[in-house]
Amino acid sequence: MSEPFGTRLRRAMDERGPLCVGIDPHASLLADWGLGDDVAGLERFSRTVVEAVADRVAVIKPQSAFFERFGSRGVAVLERVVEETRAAGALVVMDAKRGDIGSTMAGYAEAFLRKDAPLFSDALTVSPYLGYGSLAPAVELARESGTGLFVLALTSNPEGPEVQHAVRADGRSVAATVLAHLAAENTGAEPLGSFGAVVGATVGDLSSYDLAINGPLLAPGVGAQGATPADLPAVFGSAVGNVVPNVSRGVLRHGPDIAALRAATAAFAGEIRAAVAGS
Ligand SMILES: O=C(O)c1cc(=O)[nH]c(=O)n1[C@@H]1O[C@H](COP(=O)(O)O)[C@@H](O)[C@H]1O
Repeated sequence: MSEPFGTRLRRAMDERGPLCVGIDPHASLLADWGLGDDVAGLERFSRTVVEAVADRVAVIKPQSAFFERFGSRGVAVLERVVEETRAAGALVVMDAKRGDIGSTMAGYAEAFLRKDAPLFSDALTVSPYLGYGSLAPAVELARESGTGLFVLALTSNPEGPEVQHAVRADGRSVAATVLAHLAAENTGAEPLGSFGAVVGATVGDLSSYDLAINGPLLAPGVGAQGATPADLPAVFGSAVGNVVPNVSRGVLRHGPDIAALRAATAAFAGEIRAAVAGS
């Protein structure tokens, strides 16, 4: 059986630090880089980011939306990004935020978590808002293939709370329920479970939530959305050691110069290391 994602992630975080760099080829960034808003521009952009940082960060998170926008040729670029990233030693978290009824979810799981799939990734972002149980086929395949999931719990966008903070009949919020399911998935896993939560670095006070899920916490929102590495200890408290902070535009805006992309990545990585160490 393959080594579980959580084990591989913990090792990568220990060796390279916890930073995740997101590859989000927005049309505006392609223009800023002097590239066309076309497949050639997409390919140049994303492969430049891989060349600049995939040999030094623990995780790369390609945002599938910006590749899918170009149809099958964009998806072909995404396949190469996945392959080159893994070859450079970083783990790939595919940000496709899939979620559907269980029988269809099985198809999405096959697309990203089955070993011989063209988009086989180390982990996939998924939405539990068709009911956590609808994700069961993805959980099952992830266990088999040594991959992981990042399940949306408390997202960084301002619209999230209307769903995620909703309180159920038993008095527990929807997001707390998602976190409890993840803690159950990760029971007994060492050194870290493979079933993570997405918890935005922008969400503010989390003291009423139990983040001790024995799994990773993917934290987007650092950089362009306003959170800083220094905010992480206050937001995540004693769970900060399991946080994988994602920075996309905060790094990408420094391209296309490879040295500048590396310098921005190193600056975020250093600030994150200092914030986590000082907490
Ligand atoms: O799952 C995610 O990664 C995600 C969840 C969330 O709550 N908020 C959020 O911003 N994201 C993603 O994280 C990235 C953030 O990008 P920047 O704001 O440019 O750093 C984008 O790819 C978003 O789709």
